[in-house]
Amino acid sequence: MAENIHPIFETILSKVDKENLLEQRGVVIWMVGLSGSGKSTLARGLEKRLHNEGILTMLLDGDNLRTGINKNLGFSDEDRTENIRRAAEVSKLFSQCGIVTICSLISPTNSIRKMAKEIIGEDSYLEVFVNASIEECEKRDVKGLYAKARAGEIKSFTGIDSPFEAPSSPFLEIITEGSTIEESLDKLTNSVYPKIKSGN
Ligand SMILES: Nc1ncnc2c1ncn2[C@@H]1O[C@H](COP(=O)(O)OS(=O)(=O)O)[C@@H](OP(=O)(O)O)[C@H]1O
Ligand SMILES: Nc1ncnc2c1ncn2[C@@H]1O[C@H](COP(=O)(O)OP(=O)(O)O)[C@@H](O)[C@H]1O
Repeated sequence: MAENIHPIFETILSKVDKENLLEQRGVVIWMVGLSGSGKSTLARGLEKRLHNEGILTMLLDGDNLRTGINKNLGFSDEDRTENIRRAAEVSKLFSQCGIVTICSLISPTNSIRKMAKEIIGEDSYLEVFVNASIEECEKRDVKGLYAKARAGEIKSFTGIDSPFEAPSSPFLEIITEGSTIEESLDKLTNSVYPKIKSGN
C-alpha cells in the first residue's frame, strides 16, 4: 500500500530550530487516568498557567477529539487503540513544531501507552498518572456516566467492565484524592516547567 508514498523526512527546519524560536521544548504531557480522576481539570489549569508564562501550548482532550478527528471511534479495545494512535500522531506534529502539547485521554492499558510513547518519541513524552480510586471517581461522577454504566446503559466503561492498568513508571503521579485542584496544579506545573525550559 505504501509503495507509491514518498514522504520527505529531510526538512530544512528542524524541531530544535522551532523550539529555539519559541524558547521552549516541544514536550508532550500525556495525562492518563480513570474518567473523573481529574485529567481535564488539571490539563486545562496547566495550559492556562503555562500560557501565562509565555509558553505556546495545545490541548488535546479525549472527549473533544471524539467529536472530530476520532468521531467514528467507540470504546472497543480496537477503537481505543486507534483513538490513542491518532491522538499520538497529532501530538507529534504539534511537538515537532515546538508546541507544548497537553493530552488528556484515559489511555487505559500499558500497551496503548507504550504505542503513544513510541510514536511521540521517548525524549518528548512525559506521562502523568492522574490517580484517584474508582470509588472516588464514582462518587464524583462528574458526567453521570458511572451511574449509567452501573445501570448497564453504557457498556465497556473503564474501571467497571473494561480494564484500567495503572501506569508502572510514569514521569509523575498526581493523587487527586485529598488534594485541592490548586495543590495538584502546583505539583504538575513545578514538575513539567523545567522540562519545557531545559536547554533554553
Ligand atoms: N465506555 C466508556 N469508557 C470510558 N469513557 C467513556 C465511555 N463512554 C463514554 N466515555 C467518555 O469518553 C471519555 C474517554 O475518552 P478517551 O478518548 O479518553 O478514552 S480512551 O483513552 O480511548 O480509553 C470519558 O471522558 P473523561 O471522563 O474525561 O475521561 C467519558 O466522558
Ligand atoms: N485535586 C484535584 N485535581 C483535579 N480535579 C479534582 C481535584 N479534586 C477534586 N477534583 C474534581 O474532580 C473532578 C474531575 O473531573 P475531570 O477533570 O472532568 O476528570 P477527567 O477529565 O479525568 O474525567 C472535577 O469535578 C474536579 O473539580
